Amino acid sequence: AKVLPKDENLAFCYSMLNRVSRSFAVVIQRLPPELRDAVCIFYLVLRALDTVEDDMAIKADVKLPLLRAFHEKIYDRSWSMNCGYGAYVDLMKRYPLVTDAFLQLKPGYQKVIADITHRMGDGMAEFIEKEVVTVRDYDLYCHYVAGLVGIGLCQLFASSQLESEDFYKMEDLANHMGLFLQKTNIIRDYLEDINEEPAPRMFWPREIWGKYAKKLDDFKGPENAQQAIGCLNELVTDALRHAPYCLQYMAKLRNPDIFRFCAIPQVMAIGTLALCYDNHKVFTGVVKMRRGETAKYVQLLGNMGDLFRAFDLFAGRLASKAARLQQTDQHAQTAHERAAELQ
Ligand SMILES: O=C(O)CO[C@@H](C(=O)O)[C@@H](OCCCCCc1ccc2ccccc2c1)C(=O)NCCCCCc1ccc2ccccc2c1
Ligand SMILES: [Mg+2]
Ligand SMILES: [Mg+2]
Repeated sequence: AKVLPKDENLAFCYSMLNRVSRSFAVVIQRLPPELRDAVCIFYLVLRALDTVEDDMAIKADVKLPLLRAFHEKIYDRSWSMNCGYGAYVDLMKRYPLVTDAFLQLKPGYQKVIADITHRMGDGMAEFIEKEVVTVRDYDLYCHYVAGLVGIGLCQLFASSQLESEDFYKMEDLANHMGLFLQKTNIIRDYLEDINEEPAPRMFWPREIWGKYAKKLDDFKGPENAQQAIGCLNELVTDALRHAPYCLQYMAKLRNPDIFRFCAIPQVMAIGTLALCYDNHKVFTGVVKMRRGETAKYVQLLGNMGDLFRAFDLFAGRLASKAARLQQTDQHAQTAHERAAELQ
Protein backbone atom coordinates (compact mmCIF):
# COMPACT_ATOMS: atom_id res chain seq x y z
CA ALA A 1 0.00 0.00 0.00
CA LYS A 2 1.24 3.53 -0.63
CA VAL A 3 2.45 5.45 2.43
CA LEU A 4 -0.04 8.24 3.17
CA PRO A 5 1.61 11.62 3.79
CA LYS A 6 2.63 11.88 7.46
CA ASP A 7 -0.22 14.18 8.37
CA GLU A 8 -2.91 11.72 7.18
CA ASN A 9 -1.40 8.91 9.27
CA LEU A 10 -1.29 11.21 12.28
CA ALA A 11 -4.84 12.39 11.59
CA PHE A 12 -5.96 8.74 11.83
CA CYS A 13 -3.93 8.27 15.02
CA TYR A 14 -5.46 11.27 16.79
CA SER A 15 -8.99 10.36 15.68
CA MET A 16 -8.44 6.81 17.03
CA LEU A 17 -6.94 8.20 20.26
CA ASN A 18 -10.07 10.25 20.89
CA ARG A 19 -12.31 7.29 20.08
CA VAL A 20 -10.63 4.65 22.26
CA SER A 21 -9.49 6.67 25.27
CA ARG A 22 -11.88 8.63 27.46
CA SER A 23 -9.31 10.01 29.88
CA PHE A 24 -5.84 9.93 28.29
CA ALA A 25 -6.71 11.59 24.96
CA VAL A 26 -7.17 15.00 26.61
CA VAL A 27 -3.88 15.01 28.53
CA ILE A 28 -1.86 13.46 25.65
CA GLN A 29 -3.03 16.15 23.19
CA ARG A 30 -1.88 18.90 25.55
CA LEU A 31 1.73 17.64 25.63
CA PRO A 32 4.51 19.76 24.00
CA PRO A 33 4.61 19.16 20.18
CA GLU A 34 8.02 17.43 20.47
CA LEU A 35 6.44 14.64 22.57
CA ARG A 36 2.79 14.66 21.48
CA ASP A 37 2.99 12.41 18.40
CA ALA A 38 5.35 9.93 20.07
CA VAL A 39 3.09 9.57 23.14
CA CYS A 40 -0.06 9.35 21.02
CA ILE A 41 1.49 6.53 18.96
CA PHE A 42 2.91 4.91 22.14
CA TYR A 43 -0.65 4.87 23.48
CA LEU A 44 -2.11 3.29 20.31
CA VAL A 45 0.63 0.65 20.03
CA LEU A 46 0.01 -0.48 23.63
CA ARG A 47 -3.77 -0.19 23.28
CA ALA A 48 -3.55 -2.54 20.26
CA LEU A 49 -1.42 -4.96 22.31
CA ASP A 50 -3.95 -4.71 25.18
CA THR A 51 -6.80 -5.39 22.72
CA VAL A 52 -5.13 -8.71 21.87
CA GLU A 53 -4.65 -9.45 25.59
CA ASP A 54 -8.24 -8.57 26.51
CA ASP A 55 -9.94 -10.38 23.58
CA MET A 56 -11.20 -13.64 25.08
CA ALA A 57 -12.24 -14.91 21.62
CA ILE A 58 -8.54 -15.33 20.69
CA LYS A 59 -7.33 -18.81 21.70
CA ALA A 60 -4.14 -19.16 23.79
CA ASP A 61 -2.17 -20.90 21.00
CA VAL A 62 -2.71 -17.79 18.83
CA LYS A 63 -2.63 -15.17 21.61
CA LEU A 64 0.60 -16.23 23.36
CA PRO A 65 2.94 -16.07 20.33
CA LEU A 66 1.23 -12.87 19.11
CA LEU A 67 1.69 -11.05 22.46
CA ARG A 68 5.38 -12.06 22.48
CA ALA A 69 5.94 -11.09 18.81
CA PHE A 70 3.94 -7.85 18.85
CA HIS A 71 7.12 -5.74 19.24
CA GLU A 72 8.08 -6.97 15.73
CA LYS A 73 4.58 -6.47 14.26
CA ILE A 74 4.81 -2.75 15.03
CA TYR A 75 7.41 -2.45 12.24
CA ASP A 76 5.41 -4.58 9.76
CA ARG A 77 3.40 -2.29 7.43
CA SER A 78 1.25 -5.21 6.28
CA TRP A 79 0.14 -6.31 9.76
CA SER A 80 -3.49 -5.87 10.84
CA MET A 81 -5.98 -8.14 12.62
CA ASN A 82 -9.69 -8.73 12.93
CA CYS A 83 -10.26 -8.69 16.71
CA GLY A 84 -11.45 -6.53 19.62
CA TYR A 85 -14.82 -4.80 19.90
CA GLY A 86 -16.28 -1.33 19.27
CA ALA A 87 -13.73 1.29 18.20
CA TYR A 88 -10.91 -1.21 18.82
CA VAL A 89 -12.04 -3.17 15.70
CA ASP A 90 -11.16 -0.12 13.56
CA LEU A 91 -7.83 0.34 15.36
CA MET A 92 -6.84 -3.28 14.64
CA LYS A 93 -8.17 -3.40 11.06
CA ARG A 94 -6.52 -0.12 10.04
CA TYR A 95 -3.43 -0.68 12.17
CA PRO A 96 -1.00 -0.14 9.20
CA LEU A 97 -1.77 3.59 9.50
CA VAL A 98 -0.41 3.49 13.06
CA THR A 99 2.64 1.57 11.80
CA ASP A 100 3.34 4.21 9.14
CA ALA A 101 3.10 6.94 11.79
CA PHE A 102 5.33 4.89 14.13
CA LEU A 103 7.97 4.47 11.36
CA GLN A 104 8.07 8.24 10.90
CA LEU A 105 9.00 8.85 14.57
CA LYS A 106 12.60 9.63 15.54
CA PRO A 107 14.59 6.34 15.94
CA GLY A 108 15.13 7.16 19.64
CA TYR A 109 11.37 7.23 20.25
CA GLN A 110 10.79 4.09 18.14
CA LYS A 111 13.38 2.24 20.25
CA VAL A 112 11.70 3.13 23.56
CA ILE A 113 8.25 2.13 22.25
CA ALA A 114 9.52 -1.18 20.80
CA ASP A 115 11.41 -2.09 24.02
CA ILE A 116 8.38 -1.42 26.28
CA THR A 117 6.07 -3.27 23.85
CA HIS A 118 8.42 -6.28 23.97
CA ARG A 119 8.53 -6.33 27.78
CA MET A 120 4.76 -5.76 28.14
CA GLY A 121 3.91 -8.46 25.59
CA ASP A 122 6.09 -11.04 27.41
CA GLY A 123 4.53 -10.02 30.75
CA MET A 124 0.96 -10.27 29.47
CA ALA A 125 1.75 -13.72 28.01
CA GLU A 126 3.14 -14.84 31.39
CA PHE A 127 -0.22 -14.05 33.03
CA ILE A 128 -2.51 -15.54 30.36
CA GLU A 129 -2.31 -18.90 32.09
CA LYS A 130 -1.27 -17.73 35.56
CA GLU A 131 -3.77 -16.43 38.15
CA VAL A 132 -2.96 -13.35 40.25
CA VAL A 133 -2.63 -15.08 43.65
CA THR A 134 -0.20 -13.15 45.86
CA VAL A 135 0.15 -9.37 46.24
CA ARG A 136 3.57 -9.91 44.64
CA ASP A 137 1.81 -11.38 41.53
CA TYR A 138 -0.56 -8.39 41.64
CA ASP A 139 2.34 -5.90 41.70
CA LEU A 140 4.09 -7.87 38.91
CA TYR A 141 1.04 -7.95 36.64
CA CYS A 142 0.44 -4.21 37.17
CA HIS A 143 4.15 -3.60 36.47
CA TYR A 144 3.77 -5.36 33.10
CA VAL A 145 0.61 -3.56 31.94
CA ALA A 146 1.06 -0.12 33.51
CA GLY A 147 4.38 0.23 35.35
CA LEU A 148 6.17 -0.28 32.03
CA VAL A 149 4.10 2.55 30.51
CA GLY A 150 5.42 4.89 33.21
CA ILE A 151 8.97 3.64 32.55
CA GLY A 152 8.61 4.17 28.80
CA LEU A 153 7.17 7.66 29.27
CA CYS A 154 10.13 8.51 31.51
CA GLN A 155 12.53 7.52 28.72
CA LEU A 156 10.55 9.52 26.14
CA PHE A 157 10.66 12.59 28.44
CA ALA A 158 14.46 12.25 28.75
CA SER A 159 14.92 11.52 25.03
CA SER A 160 12.93 14.64 24.12
CA GLN A 161 15.34 16.65 26.32
CA LEU A 162 12.30 18.40 27.81
CA GLU A 163 13.24 16.72 31.10
CA SER A 164 16.71 15.91 32.47
CA GLU A 165 18.82 12.82 31.67
CA ASP A 166 18.02 11.62 35.22
CA PHE A 167 14.68 10.40 33.82
CA TYR A 168 16.49 7.62 31.94
CA LYS A 169 17.23 6.00 35.29
CA MET A 170 13.99 6.46 37.22
CA GLU A 171 12.35 3.05 36.62
CA ASP A 172 11.32 2.44 40.23
CA LEU A 173 9.48 5.75 40.78
CA ALA A 174 7.97 5.60 37.26
CA ASN A 175 6.73 2.08 38.01
CA HIS A 176 4.77 3.35 41.05
CA MET A 177 3.02 5.88 38.76
CA GLY A 178 1.64 3.02 36.69
CA LEU A 179 0.77 0.75 39.64
CA PHE A 180 -1.23 3.53 41.30
CA LEU A 181 -3.32 4.04 38.14
CA GLN A 182 -3.74 0.36 37.26
CA LYS A 183 -4.66 -0.75 40.81
CA THR A 184 -7.25 2.06 40.96
CA ASN A 185 -8.77 0.77 37.68
CA ILE A 186 -8.76 -2.85 38.89
CA ILE A 187 -10.42 -1.91 42.20
CA ARG A 188 -13.06 0.38 40.59
CA ASP A 189 -13.93 -2.01 37.72
CA TYR A 190 -14.93 -5.02 39.89
CA LEU A 191 -18.51 -5.28 38.56
CA GLU A 192 -17.66 -4.47 34.91
CA ASP A 193 -14.84 -7.02 34.90
CA ILE A 194 -16.66 -9.83 36.73
CA ASN A 195 -19.67 -9.53 34.35
CA GLU A 196 -17.40 -9.67 31.29
CA GLU A 197 -18.63 -12.05 28.53
CA PRO A 198 -17.66 -14.78 27.56
CA ALA A 199 -15.20 -15.25 30.46
CA PRO A 200 -14.30 -12.68 33.16
CA ARG A 201 -10.63 -12.01 33.90
CA MET A 202 -10.15 -10.78 37.45
CA PHE A 203 -6.94 -9.36 38.84
CA TRP A 204 -7.89 -8.97 42.50
CA PRO A 205 -5.18 -10.94 44.39
CA ARG A 206 -6.51 -14.13 46.02
CA GLU A 207 -4.15 -13.52 48.97
CA ILE A 208 -6.40 -10.58 49.89
CA TRP A 209 -9.93 -11.47 48.72
CA GLY A 210 -9.52 -15.09 49.91
CA LYS A 211 -9.67 -13.81 53.52
CA TYR A 212 -13.19 -12.43 52.88
CA ALA A 213 -14.90 -14.94 50.55
CA LYS A 214 -14.65 -18.41 48.95
CA LYS A 215 -15.32 -17.04 45.42
CA LEU A 216 -14.88 -13.48 44.06
CA ASP A 217 -18.50 -13.67 42.86
CA ASP A 218 -19.67 -13.84 46.50
CA PHE A 219 -19.09 -10.06 46.84
CA LYS A 220 -22.05 -9.47 44.48
CA GLY A 221 -24.43 -10.87 47.14
CA PRO A 222 -25.98 -8.31 49.52
CA GLU A 223 -25.63 -10.90 52.32
CA ASN A 224 -21.83 -10.57 51.95
CA ALA A 225 -21.74 -6.74 51.93
CA GLN A 226 -19.62 -6.52 55.11
CA GLN A 227 -17.00 -8.93 53.74
CA ALA A 228 -17.02 -7.18 50.34
CA ILE A 229 -16.38 -3.80 51.96
CA GLY A 230 -13.60 -5.26 54.13
CA CYS A 231 -11.83 -6.60 51.05
CA LEU A 232 -12.36 -3.36 49.11
CA ASN A 233 -10.89 -1.28 51.95
CA GLU A 234 -7.83 -3.51 52.18
CA LEU A 235 -7.25 -3.20 48.40
CA VAL A 236 -7.57 0.61 48.55
CA THR A 237 -5.14 0.66 51.50
CA ASP A 238 -2.70 -1.43 49.43
CA ALA A 239 -3.00 0.96 46.43
CA LEU A 240 -2.27 3.97 48.69
CA ARG A 241 1.18 2.44 49.29
CA HIS A 242 2.30 3.85 45.89
CA ALA A 243 1.04 7.42 46.30
CA PRO A 244 4.04 8.91 48.16
CA TYR A 245 6.40 7.65 45.40
CA CYS A 246 4.12 9.19 42.74
CA LEU A 247 4.36 12.57 44.50
CA GLN A 248 8.16 12.14 44.72
CA TYR A 249 8.29 11.41 40.96
CA MET A 250 6.12 14.37 39.95
CA ALA A 251 8.14 16.76 42.11
CA LYS A 252 11.11 16.05 39.81
CA LEU A 253 9.29 17.19 36.65
CA ARG A 254 10.23 20.65 35.30
CA ASN A 255 8.15 21.05 32.13
CA PRO A 256 4.65 22.34 33.10
CA ASP A 257 2.89 20.52 30.23
CA ILE A 258 4.58 17.20 31.11
CA PHE A 259 3.77 17.83 34.79
CA ARG A 260 0.06 18.32 33.98
CA PHE A 261 0.10 15.23 31.73
CA CYS A 262 1.38 13.15 34.65
CA ALA A 263 -0.50 14.84 37.51
CA ILE A 264 -4.06 14.84 36.14
CA PRO A 265 -4.44 11.02 35.91
CA GLN A 266 -2.90 10.74 39.41
CA VAL A 267 -5.41 13.20 40.89
CA MET A 268 -8.25 11.33 39.18
CA ALA A 269 -6.89 8.11 40.70
CA ILE A 270 -6.68 9.34 44.31
CA GLY A 271 -10.13 10.90 43.86
CA THR A 272 -11.47 7.55 42.63
CA LEU A 273 -9.85 5.66 45.53
CA ALA A 274 -11.41 8.13 48.01
CA LEU A 275 -14.79 7.54 46.32
CA CYS A 276 -14.40 3.73 46.35
CA TYR A 277 -13.20 3.43 49.95
CA ASP A 278 -15.95 1.95 52.14
CA ASN A 279 -18.42 2.40 49.22
CA HIS A 280 -20.59 -0.66 48.52
CA LYS A 281 -21.64 0.81 45.12
CA VAL A 282 -18.39 -0.67 43.76
CA PHE A 283 -20.22 -4.05 43.90
CA THR A 284 -23.59 -2.90 42.57
CA GLY A 285 -22.86 -0.26 39.90
CA VAL A 286 -20.35 2.16 38.43
CA VAL A 287 -18.28 4.44 40.68
CA LYS A 288 -16.93 7.41 38.68
CA MET A 289 -15.77 10.86 39.67
CA ARG A 290 -18.27 13.56 38.66
CA ARG A 291 -17.38 15.22 35.30
CA GLY A 292 -17.54 18.65 36.98
CA GLU A 293 -14.95 17.62 39.55
CA THR A 294 -12.62 16.23 36.84
CA ALA A 295 -13.01 19.27 34.55
CA LYS A 296 -11.83 21.46 37.44
CA TYR A 297 -8.55 19.50 37.64
CA VAL A 298 -7.94 19.54 33.90
CA GLN A 299 -8.06 23.34 34.11
CA LEU A 300 -6.54 24.08 37.50
CA LEU A 301 -3.54 21.81 37.91
CA GLY A 302 -0.39 23.82 37.19
CA ASN A 303 2.25 23.11 39.82
CA MET A 304 3.19 21.00 42.85
CA GLY A 305 1.22 23.37 45.10
CA ASP A 306 -2.00 22.63 43.20
CA LEU A 307 -1.12 18.93 43.23
CA PHE A 308 -0.54 18.84 47.00
CA ARG A 309 -3.85 20.68 47.53
CA ALA A 310 -5.73 18.16 45.35
CA PHE A 311 -4.09 15.16 47.07
CA ASP A 312 -4.76 16.80 50.44
CA LEU A 313 -8.47 17.18 49.63
CA PHE A 314 -9.00 13.55 48.51
CA ALA A 315 -6.61 12.02 51.06
CA GLY A 316 -8.54 13.97 53.71
CA ARG A 317 -11.86 12.46 52.55
CA LEU A 318 -10.33 9.01 52.65
CA ALA A 319 -8.72 9.59 56.06
CA SER A 320 -12.00 10.72 57.62
CA LYS A 321 -13.83 7.66 56.20
CA ALA A 322 -11.06 5.46 57.67
CA ALA A 323 -11.18 7.30 61.02
CA ARG A 324 -14.89 6.45 61.37
CA LEU A 325 -14.08 2.79 60.65
CA GLN A 326 -11.19 2.33 63.05
CA GLN A 327 -13.31 0.34 65.52
CA THR A 328 -14.55 -2.21 62.95
CA ASP A 329 -12.02 -2.36 60.09
CA GLN A 330 -8.56 -3.68 61.08
CA HIS A 331 -6.92 -1.97 58.06
CA ALA A 332 -8.57 1.40 58.69
CA GLN A 333 -5.69 2.45 60.95
CA THR A 334 -3.19 1.83 58.10
CA ALA A 335 -5.44 3.54 55.56
CA HIS A 336 -5.79 6.53 57.87
CA GLU A 337 -2.01 6.75 58.35
CA ARG A 338 -1.24 6.38 54.63
CA ALA A 339 -3.84 9.01 53.71
CA ALA A 340 -2.60 11.36 56.43
CA GLU A 341 0.96 10.91 55.08
CA LEU A 342 -0.23 12.45 51.79
CA GLN A 343 -1.63 15.58 53.37
O1 LIG B 1 -9.13 -1.85 28.01
C1 LIG B 1 -9.24 -0.77 28.65
O2 LIG B 1 -10.03 0.15 28.37
C2 LIG B 1 -8.40 -0.59 29.89
O3 LIG B 1 -7.31 -1.50 29.76
C3 LIG B 1 -6.68 -1.80 31.01
C4 LIG B 1 -6.52 -3.29 31.11
O4 LIG B 1 -6.84 -4.02 30.13
O5 LIG B 1 -6.04 -3.70 32.20
C5 LIG B 1 -5.25 -1.19 31.06
O6 LIG B 1 -4.51 -1.51 29.90
C6 LIG B 1 -3.09 -1.47 30.23
C7 LIG B 1 -2.29 -1.95 29.03
C8 LIG B 1 -2.23 -0.91 27.95
C9 LIG B 1 -1.70 0.43 28.50
C10 LIG B 1 -2.12 1.49 27.52
C11 LIG B 1 -1.71 2.88 27.92
C12 LIG B 1 -2.46 3.59 28.84
C13 LIG B 1 -2.16 4.91 29.10
C14 LIG B 1 -1.10 5.55 28.43
C15 LIG B 1 -0.81 6.92 28.64
C16 LIG B 1 0.22 7.53 27.93
C17 LIG B 1 0.99 6.80 27.03
C18 LIG B 1 0.71 5.46 26.81
C19 LIG B 1 -0.33 4.82 27.50
C20 LIG B 1 -0.62 3.46 27.26
C21 LIG B 1 -5.36 0.32 31.20
O7 LIG B 1 -5.49 1.05 30.25
N1 LIG B 1 -5.22 0.74 32.44
C22 LIG B 1 -5.27 2.18 32.76
C23 LIG B 1 -4.04 2.54 33.52
C24 LIG B 1 -2.79 2.45 32.62
C25 LIG B 1 -1.85 3.54 33.09
C26 LIG B 1 -0.67 3.67 32.17
C27 LIG B 1 0.15 4.83 32.62
C28 LIG B 1 1.26 4.62 33.43
C29 LIG B 1 2.04 5.69 33.84
C30 LIG B 1 1.73 6.98 33.46
C31 LIG B 1 2.52 8.08 33.85
C32 LIG B 1 2.21 9.36 33.44
C33 LIG B 1 1.09 9.58 32.64
C34 LIG B 1 0.29 8.52 32.23
C35 LIG B 1 0.60 7.20 32.63
C36 LIG B 1 -0.19 6.12 32.21
MG1 LIG C 1 -7.85 -3.31 28.55
MG1 LIG D 1 -5.69 -5.75 29.47
